[in-house]
Amino acid sequence: MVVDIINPYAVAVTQFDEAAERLGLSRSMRNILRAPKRELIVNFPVRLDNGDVQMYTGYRVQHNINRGPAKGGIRFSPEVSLDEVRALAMWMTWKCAVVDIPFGGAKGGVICDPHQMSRGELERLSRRYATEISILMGPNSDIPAPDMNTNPQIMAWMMDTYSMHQGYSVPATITGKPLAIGGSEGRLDATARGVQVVTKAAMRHLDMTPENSSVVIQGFGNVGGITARLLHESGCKVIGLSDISGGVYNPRGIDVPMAMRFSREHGSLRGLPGTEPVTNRELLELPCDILIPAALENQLTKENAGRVQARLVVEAANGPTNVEGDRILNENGIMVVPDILANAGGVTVSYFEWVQDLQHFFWSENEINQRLEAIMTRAFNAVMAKAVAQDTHLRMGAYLLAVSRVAEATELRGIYP
Ligand SMILES: NC(=O)C1=CN([C@@H]2O[C@H](COP(=O)(O)OP(=O)(O)OC[C@H]3O[C@@H](n4cnc5c(N)ncnc54)[C@H](O)[C@@H]3O)[C@@H](O)[C@H]2O)C=CC1
Ligand SMILES: O=C(O)CCC(=O)C(=O)O
Repeated sequence: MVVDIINPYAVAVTQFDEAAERLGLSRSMRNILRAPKRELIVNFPVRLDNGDVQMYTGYRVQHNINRGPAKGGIRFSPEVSLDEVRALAMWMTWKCAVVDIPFGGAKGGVICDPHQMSRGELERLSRRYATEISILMGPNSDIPAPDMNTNPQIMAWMMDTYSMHQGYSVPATITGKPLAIGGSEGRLDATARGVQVVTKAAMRHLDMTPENSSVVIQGFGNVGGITARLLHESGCKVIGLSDISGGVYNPRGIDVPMAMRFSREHGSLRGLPGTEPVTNRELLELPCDILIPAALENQLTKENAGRVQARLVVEAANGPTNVEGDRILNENGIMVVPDILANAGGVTVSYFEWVQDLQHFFWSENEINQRLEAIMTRAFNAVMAKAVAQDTHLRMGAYLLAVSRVAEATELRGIYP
């Protein structure tokens, strides 16, 4: 019986093991690269608006720091678990290596439901979590950033808290900040802009043109929403969108700017005029040319991957396809641009933000976007070349490139007994 792996950490380890096997890595090297370097679990109190004190659990995992300081976002969600954070940290290591920026991989998370919390409660939670993980944080050691349900304001509170403890401002200790306190032009759009670059590159490879391509996107937050806007601007026909409340569909095309306004005003896409409702499950199986999961892990599995109708899947989310889902998509000849390449635009502009903060010298949005496009295009071409040379799919191509870079750094630094 084929076991469908759903635990994200098990998915991440399986993906790594397959690449390590293909690269012929030694057993010692596999052991080193598989294991998370540091795992911090914190339980901390937060005073609620009604005067009660509630305990929260958070994590910060550094998977590997051989190529540079640990880097990766922070997620606030009721679904956060240690294994999820471990997987996300491992994917960050490979992601930074795929785009060849000098960072290792990390991720953090707090088990909470930010949608049920007031602004004051969220600020107290963010500040206390920053204090708890400040033993790892620092511009040379571990640099967090936004992820699901976190945003520039939360990064500002966390930077301020860290800086209070130091006695001076340390903007380079966190990225994704507002512009006024050392954020970078272009960071808010960066992940989606990177998704746009690799989507267009993959489309060229498949002889697809924007005007003849329909797109379905799951998730309408920072990544999914801006990806929808950018692909709409590129001339693609966006026919399906979704958020946590469900999906909306119009085979003739959705007016994305109108959808963004509607979602801002109503808090969700539900009831978007001119569309019919679909469930998030149905959304993934809609007839379309390009499917972009931009929400959660484990959305394409053996349960539904066989019914995906797209020619191209671009993984804007982290880990949206599990091992079995991936196998089915590959067997069906669907090109999958893997997460560690597709959504690397965010961390790439985070790298630019860090460099700018360290130098106290800031670049224009145009410069940022040009450098981002150059890095994403270079990475896409390198992954494609590796996949073609090794007669494999893009995920394996990306892993072969990334894992060999991290292994090389590890080897050069020396493996001590
Ligand atoms: N923000 C960033 O810079 C980066 C984010 N990512 C990944 O992109 C994905 C999305 O992150 P963000 O856009 O930043 O988060 P976000 O919090 O801004 O938006 C998440 C979106 O997903 C929707 N969603 C949540 N649960 C859902 C469900 N069950 N079905 C359908 N939609 C659902 C939400 O309603 C929201 O529209 C995550 O996997 C994240 O790890 C990857 C690289 C960078
Ligand atoms: O911008 C960053 O440092 C990391 C963003 C992130 O969490 C991700 O790429 O998954």
